[in-house]
Amino acid sequence: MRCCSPPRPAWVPTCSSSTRSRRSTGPARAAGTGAWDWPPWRSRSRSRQRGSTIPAMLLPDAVCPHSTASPRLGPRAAGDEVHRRCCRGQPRELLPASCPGMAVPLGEPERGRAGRAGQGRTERGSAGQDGMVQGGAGPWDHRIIKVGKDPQGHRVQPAPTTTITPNPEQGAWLNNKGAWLSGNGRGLTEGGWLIGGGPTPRPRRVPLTSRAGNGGSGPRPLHGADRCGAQRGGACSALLCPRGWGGGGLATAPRGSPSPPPPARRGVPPPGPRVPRCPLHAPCPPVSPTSPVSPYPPYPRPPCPPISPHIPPPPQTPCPRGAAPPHLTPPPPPGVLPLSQAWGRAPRLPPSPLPAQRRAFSNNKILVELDESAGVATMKFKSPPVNSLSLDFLTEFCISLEKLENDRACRGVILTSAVPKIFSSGLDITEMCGKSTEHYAEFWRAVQEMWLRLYSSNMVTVAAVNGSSPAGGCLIALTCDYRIMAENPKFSIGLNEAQLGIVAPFWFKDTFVNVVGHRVAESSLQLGSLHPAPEAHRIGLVDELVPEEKLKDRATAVMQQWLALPGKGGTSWAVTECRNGDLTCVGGPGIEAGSCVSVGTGGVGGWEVGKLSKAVRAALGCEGCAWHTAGRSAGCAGRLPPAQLAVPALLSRAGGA
Ligand SMILES: CC/C=C\C/C=C\C/C=C\C=C\CC(=O)SCCNC(=O)CCNC(=O)[C@H](O)C(C)(C)COP(=O)(O)OP(=O)(O)OC[C@H]1O[C@@H](n2cnc3c(N)ncnc32)[C@H](O)[C@@H]1OP(=O)(O)O
Repeated sequence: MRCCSPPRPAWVPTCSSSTRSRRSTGPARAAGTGAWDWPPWRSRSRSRQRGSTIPAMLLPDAVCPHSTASPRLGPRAAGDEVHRRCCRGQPRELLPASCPGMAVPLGEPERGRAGRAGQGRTERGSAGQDGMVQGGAGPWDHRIIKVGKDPQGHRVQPAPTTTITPNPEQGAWLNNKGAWLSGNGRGLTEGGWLIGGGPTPRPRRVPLTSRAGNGGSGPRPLHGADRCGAQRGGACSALLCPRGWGGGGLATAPRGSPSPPPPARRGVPPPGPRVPRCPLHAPCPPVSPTSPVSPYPPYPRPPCPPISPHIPPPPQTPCPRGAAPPHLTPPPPPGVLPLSQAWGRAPRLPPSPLPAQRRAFSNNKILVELDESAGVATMKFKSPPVNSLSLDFLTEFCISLEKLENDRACRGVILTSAVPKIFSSGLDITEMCGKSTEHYAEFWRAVQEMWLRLYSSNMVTVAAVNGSSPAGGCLIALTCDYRIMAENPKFSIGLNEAQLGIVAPFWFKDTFVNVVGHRVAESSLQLGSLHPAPEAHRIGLVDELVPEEKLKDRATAVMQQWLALPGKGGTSWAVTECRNGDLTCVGGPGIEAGSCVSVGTGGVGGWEVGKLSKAVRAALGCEGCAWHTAGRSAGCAGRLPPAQLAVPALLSRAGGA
C-alpha cells in the first residue's frame, strides 16, 4: 500500500491501488516518455487517443496529489496538509509510514467508526481494481476497492476498503458501513458493483455500530456523527459527511425489500426490525455550526434543509416514491429477471403519478430547485456581485451537487446564475493571496473537488451560461455535458488566466482541449482570450446560443432530450453476457438484443457505462460493434445469473483480475 486515498468520489483512483474512473482511464505512462500522466482522471479525449486499457496500476507516491512527493501539487507544505487531512479519514492500516497522516497519534479514539473498531478491523489487501474484492485474512473478509451506489441509488461513501461480514443464517451480508448486501454465495453486488464471491463465508463478529444498519431502530451508523470523520478523531470531508449534507439521502437499505435483522450480540438487544426508510424522511442530524476538526473550520456548515412539506411524517411511513407503478417497469428479456425484481425494489424514480412536485433548498450562495416530476434540478449561483468561486461557494456547490446526486428524484442539473450578466467570475482572487499555506491547500482542494464532482456526476449536466464566464467560471461550463449561452455579445467566456499573468492549471487546460480541440485551446490559452458569445459558439466553446429569455426553456428542452436517451440520464438497463470475449447484449429497453454492449467493471449497468466501456471495448478488440450504454437507474444494479455477468471475463481480458 503506497499511499492513502483521499475522500474522493468512488471512481477516483486510490493511491494504493489504482482504480478506473468512469470518465477517464486512470494513470498511465505517457507514450514514449515513461512519465506518469497525472491526473488519472485525465481527459476523455486523451485517454481515447492513447487507446487506454483497463489493467489496474499501482499509483506511486510521486503521482499522488496528496503525497509530499507529488511534483504537481505545489508547495510541499500544501501537499502535506492535504495528504494529512485525507489520510486521517482512512484506516491506519492502509497508511504508509511516510504518510504525514501517520503523525496523528495512534491512540486517538475512533468513536463510532463502524466496522473498523474492535474485531471489525480490516486487514491490508493487495492492490485491486474497481469493484473487485480483495482477499483478506480469511475468505469471508473481503474488501471493496471501489463501491458505487447502494441499492437505493445513493452513492455509497467512497472508501478504499469495506469489510463484508456474512451472516449465513440470514443469507445476508453486512458491510462495515452498516449497509446490508445481498448475496448468493457466488457473487455479491453492492449498487451494481460486483464485490464478492468465492467460498462460503463464515460468520464474524462485528461491532454493534456496524450492524445496526440504517433505517432500523438502532443506532444510525450511516447517518450523522457516526459516519462523520470529525467524530472519529479524524478530519472528515464535508462532501462526504452527512452533516454537511444536512440529512437525508443516506439510507441504504434496499427499498421495498425486507432486510434481515442484524445478528444479535450477546448482552446487547438486537436493533428493531429494519424498515425501509425514505431518505426524505430521515431526520436531520444535529449540526454544529463549526467543528474543530472539520476541514472547513473557518465558516459554518450550511444548516439542514427543511424536510419537504409534501412528505408527511412520521419517518417510517412507507415512502410514496418507494414503488414504481407496474406499467413503468420495463419488461425483462426472456429468462432474465428484471433487475428491480432481482433486488426486490423499485427502479430509479419513474415520472411521478402525483402532481408535479418541486422542492427547493438553498444555502448562502446557491439556490437549488428540483422539479421532481421532470427529474431536473436547477442550481442557481447567487453570490453577488460576480459569483466568484470562493471556498465557501465551492463547498456549497459540492454539497448541493452531492445532495442531488444522492436524490433518486434527480437525474439532471442545469447550472445557471441568479446574478444578472454574470455566470461566474471564476476563482475568487481574494482566496489566492494573503492567506496561509493551509488555506491555499484547502482552497485548491475545493476547486479540484468541485471539478471532479461535476465532471464525474451521474447526472446530466447542462450549463445555461447567462453572463460572462471567465476562467473558473468557464471551467464550470466546460465541465458540464452541454453548454448553452445567452447570445449577448457582451457576455464573454474563456480561460483568461494568461491575461492575469498566471497559468491555467493543466486540468483546466485538459477540460478545455476536450471541448474545443487542441489548436483552438492552445491559441486561446496563450492569449488568455475571453471569447464573446458568438465567437465562443463558433469555436465550439459553447454548443449553442439562444436569446437570453429563452435560455431556461432551451436548457430544459436539451435536458429532456438527454434524459430520454437510454444512456447517462436514462432509466433503462441492459443485460450483458460474455460470448467469446465479446460483450453481447441480451436485451434491455431501447437496446437491441444481440448488439454489442459494454459494461463497466462494476458488472451490469451502472453509470457511465458507455464511457468506461469504450476503453473496455478497445481492450477487447470489439471497437467496431454498435454499442449502447445502460442507464444510471437503480434498476441497473442487480444480481444476475453468473453466466450473464461479463465482469470476470472483462477483467481477466483487461488484465485486471
Ligand atoms: C492544484 C493546482 C495547483 C496550482 C494551480 C496554479 C495556478 C492556477 C492559477 C490560477 C487559476 C485561476 C483560475 C481563475 O478562475 S482566476 C480568476 C479569473 N477571473 C477573472 O479574471 C475575472 C475578473 N473579473 C471580471 O472580468 C469582471 O469582474 C466581470 C466580467 C466578472 C464582471 O465585471 P463587472 O464590470 O460587472 O464587475 P466588476 O466591477 O469588474 O467587479 C465587481 C466586483 O467583483 C470583484 N471581482 C470580480 N472578479 C472577481 C474574482 N474573480 N474574484 C474576486 N472578486 C472579483 C471586483 O473586484 C469588484 O469588486 P469591488 O466592487 O471592486 O470590491
